[in-house]
Amino acid sequence: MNDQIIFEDVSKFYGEVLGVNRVSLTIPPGITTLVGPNGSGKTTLMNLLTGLVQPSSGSISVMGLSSRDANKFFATVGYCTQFDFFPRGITGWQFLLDSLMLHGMSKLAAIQLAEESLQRVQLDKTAAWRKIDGYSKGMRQKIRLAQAIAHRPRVLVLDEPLNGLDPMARAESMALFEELGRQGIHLIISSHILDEVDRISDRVVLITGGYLIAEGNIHQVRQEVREKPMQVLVRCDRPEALASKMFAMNHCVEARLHPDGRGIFLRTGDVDQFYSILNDIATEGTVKIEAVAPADDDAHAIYQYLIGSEGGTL
Ligand SMILES: Nc1ncnc2c1ncn2[C@@H]1O[C@H](COP(=O)(O)OP(=O)(O)OP(=O)(O)O)[C@@H](O)[C@H]1O
Repeated sequence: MNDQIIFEDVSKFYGEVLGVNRVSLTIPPGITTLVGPNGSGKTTLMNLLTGLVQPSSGSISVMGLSSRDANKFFATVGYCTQFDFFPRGITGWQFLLDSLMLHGMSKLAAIQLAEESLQRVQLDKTAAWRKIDGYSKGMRQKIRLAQAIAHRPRVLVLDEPLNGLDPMARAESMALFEELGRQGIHLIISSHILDEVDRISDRVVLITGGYLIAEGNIHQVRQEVREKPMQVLVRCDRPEALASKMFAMNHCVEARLHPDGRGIFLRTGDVDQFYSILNDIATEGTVKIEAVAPADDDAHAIYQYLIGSEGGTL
């Protein structure tokens, strides 16, 4: 069975306004995070993927289905949009049952699936029986997530699911995403919380101004920008001495002392040469080197490299 999501040369224009332009992308199962500043086209990509909007040109195939095949799409995809809106006065339980019955389930099947999804998002049943109007932000997120996964979709799309959650609710959500990713579904998340992105994602898709600028495993993406200066943290006993040696050999373009004084961040344009010289210095023994690690092998740094800015609200 086809288990890929494939965008082929997809563009979406809203009248004159560009949503996304000429995106070609293949998404295998696992967790994929869309990263980009406000207005970069993440929601447009998600709306295209879930069949909510149709491409102006190009084609999209989700597990072998065309986005024009609305009924099958509806069954295959779960979508949690960024809109925190519920019918007034509805309970969490009723919200789940109604949406399952919209999928054509019998009441009995809907009850079973609703119970299962409540367990998966760890929302207890007494809370589900209460009106959503009285829920906390975290509980509202949970019930929306429960609704999106209740019909057991193979593709789950979550627009900014961590937005506004307190640290506890965020950690719980992340654990759930990891669990869903392990179960082999396609989980596509957009997030501004970049320090968390690389921890849970199998791959990232970087998008700006409607253009896809890089995609892949976060380390592969880092590789793509390898020619750009890279920052390395060297833990050692004499950071200043190390920096002056590195500058003297022309393999360092910037140095910044670690706040605790027991290490230095060095930026280099030639990582291989840099490591080779560092080895020589370690062997010499004039500086005692304790640890060396890339200091910016994360999405935020990569993003800055790629688009040369902080990227709006990132
Ligand atoms: N329905 C619409 N009508 C007109 N323009 C739209 C519409 N939806 C999105 N756009 C425009 O398309 C571009 C991409 O927007 P999109 O919402 O996809 O970005 P985003 O990355 O999800 O942003 P955000 O993080 O703010 O939600 C923006 O210029 C936006 O103004």
